[in-house]
Amino acid sequence: MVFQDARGTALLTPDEMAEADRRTIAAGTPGIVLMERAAEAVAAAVHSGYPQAEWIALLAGPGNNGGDAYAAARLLREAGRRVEIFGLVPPTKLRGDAAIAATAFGGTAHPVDSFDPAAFDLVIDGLFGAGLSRAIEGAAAEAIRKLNAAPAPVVAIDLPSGVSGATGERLGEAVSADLTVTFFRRKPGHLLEPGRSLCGPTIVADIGIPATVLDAIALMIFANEPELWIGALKRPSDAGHKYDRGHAVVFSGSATRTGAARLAAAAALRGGAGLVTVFSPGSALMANAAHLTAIMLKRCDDEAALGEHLTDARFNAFVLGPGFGVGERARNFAATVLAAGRSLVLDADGITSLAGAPDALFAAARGAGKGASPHGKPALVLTPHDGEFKRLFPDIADRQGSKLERARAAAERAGAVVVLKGRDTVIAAPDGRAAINAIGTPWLATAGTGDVLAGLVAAELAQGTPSFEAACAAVWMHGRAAELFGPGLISEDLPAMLPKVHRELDALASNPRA
Ligand SMILES: NC(=O)C1=CN([C@@H]2O[C@H](COP(=O)(O)OP(=O)(O)OC[C@H]3O[C@@H](n4cnc5c(N)ncnc54)[C@H](O)[C@@H]3O)[C@@H](O)[C@H]2O)[C@H](O)CC1
Ligand SMILES: [K+]
Repeated sequence: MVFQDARGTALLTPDEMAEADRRTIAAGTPGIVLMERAAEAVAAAVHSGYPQAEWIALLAGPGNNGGDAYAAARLLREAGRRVEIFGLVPPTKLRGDAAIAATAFGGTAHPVDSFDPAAFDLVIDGLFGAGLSRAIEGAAAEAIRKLNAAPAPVVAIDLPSGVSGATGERLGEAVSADLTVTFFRRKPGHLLEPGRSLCGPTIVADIGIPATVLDAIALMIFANEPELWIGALKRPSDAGHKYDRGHAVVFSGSATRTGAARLAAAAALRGGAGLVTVFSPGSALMANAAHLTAIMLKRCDDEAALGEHLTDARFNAFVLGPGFGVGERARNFAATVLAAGRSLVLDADGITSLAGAPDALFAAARGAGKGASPHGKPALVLTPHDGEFKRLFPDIADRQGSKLERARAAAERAGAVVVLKGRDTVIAAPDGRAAINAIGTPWLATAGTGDVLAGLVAAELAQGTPSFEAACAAVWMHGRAAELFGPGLISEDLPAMLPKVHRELDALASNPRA
C-alpha cells in the first residue's frame, strides 16, 4: 500500500521521469516551458548559493540536459553574470527543445576541448542527465577530469554527469558536484552511493509537473522519509495497556558477549515495545542481571526451554544475532521462533549462521508470513551489512547492478524484508517495494549501532507495524537519533535520543507536512 502523502517521497527511475514528462507535455505544458522552469531553478540556485560568482562556465551536452544549460546561461547573462558555453556538439546539432534553448541563447558556444576551468568562478554541468546511456569517454571524459581537478565549485543540472540516475553508479568518468538541482522528484542515483556523494546537497525544484502524473506510475522506490510509513505506525493509545504494545525478546550471547543483546533490548524498549525480555543462557544470567532494570530476563539454554517460553503467546517479536555466536544453535532457534509464528529480526551472527544453507529458514519465513498473530503479520527481517549479505546471498552480491537491485533480489528470494546497511541503507520488501535511507551522520559507523537498529525493528514489529514499514521506520529513527545527538556519538547514546525522535514523529503525525 502506498499512502497518499508517500507520493512526495517517490524516487523515479529515468524511464519513469521521462513518462512523467511525457504525460505533462501531453496534458498541455510544452517541453520548452518545462526546460525554462528547470533553467530558472538552476539560476535561482546559483543566485542564492554563489552570489559572488562573476564568470560562469556552462558545459552543455547533446541532449536536453545541454538544453537546460543553454537556457540557464541566457537567464544568468540577463541577470548580469558573464557566461561561457562549452558544447560537446555544436549548437546546430541540437534538436527539439535544446535547439530552441540554444537559439534563444544566441551567443557562441566554444568546443568542449577548449574548456579550462581555472578561469571560472563557477562551473555548471549540463553534459548529461537522465539520458546518460553508456560510459562517458573521449572529449566529455577529458572535460570532466579537468573539472574535477580544478578548485571551481560545480553545480550539476539534474545529476552530476556520469552518474546513473537509476543506480547511482559511475558510468565512466563522473562529475563531483558541490550542489545538484534536480526536477520534480529525486532519482535513486541521488541517494545511492557513489552518486549520493557526487551530488553534494540536492535541491528538488518544482517545474510544474503535477503530482497526479504519478497516479499512472506504479511507484516502487522511495526515499525513506516519515511520510512513507507514518500512517502505518502503531502509536500508543490513551487507553492502552503495555501488552497492547507487544513483548519483544532479544537473545543474549554467552557470558562475555552480552552487551550487544542489551543494546538491542534497550532500543526495543525505547522504541516503544510494551515489554522487553532478554533470553539468556544460564552461564550469562548473572552478567545480564547485573545490568538490566526495566528489561526482564529469562533463562533460555536450549530449544526445549525456548519451546516452553513460546507457549506464552505474548512474546511476539524476536531479535537473534547480536553477540549470539555463529552455529547450529542460532539456526535452530531462528527456525523455532518462525515456526511458532513470531516475527524475527535476524542480524549479525544470526545471518552468518545461515550462510550456505538459508533455504529452509526462507521457506519457514514464507510460511510464517501467511499466518496471523494478535499483533499483525509475523515476519522475517534481515539486517545485513555488505559482508553478511555476501555470506547469505553470494551470487546476488557478485551480480552487476545497484545496491537497490541487490536488496530487492534478496528480499524476493528470502520472502523477507532485507535491510542492506550502509550510509545508503536500502530497505527492500519481497513485493518489490524499496526505500533508500536519506539521513544520518558518519558517526553512526561505530560499534554496536547495528544492534540498536535490530532492537528498533523489533520494537516496531512488537507493536504490530507491518514489516516493511517497521524496518523503514526503524532505519529512520536510528538515523534521526544519531543526527540529533551529533558528533561523538556511540551506540549507547542512541536509545536515549529516541524520546526526541518520537516527539518529532508525533508532531508530524498530528500535523503532516504539506
Ligand atoms: N525531466 C524533466 O522534467 C525535464 C528534464 N529536462 C532535462 O532533460 C534531461 C534529459 O534529457 P535527454 O535529452 O533525455 O538526455 P541527456 O541530455 O541526459 O542526454 C541524452 C543525449 O546524450 C547521448 N548520450 C547518452 N550517454 C552518452 C555518453 N556516455 N556519451 C555520449 N553521448 C551520450 C544520447 O544519445 C542523447 O543524445 C534531464 O536530465 C533534464 O536535465 C528538460 O529540461 C525538461 C524538464
Ligand atoms: K548534468
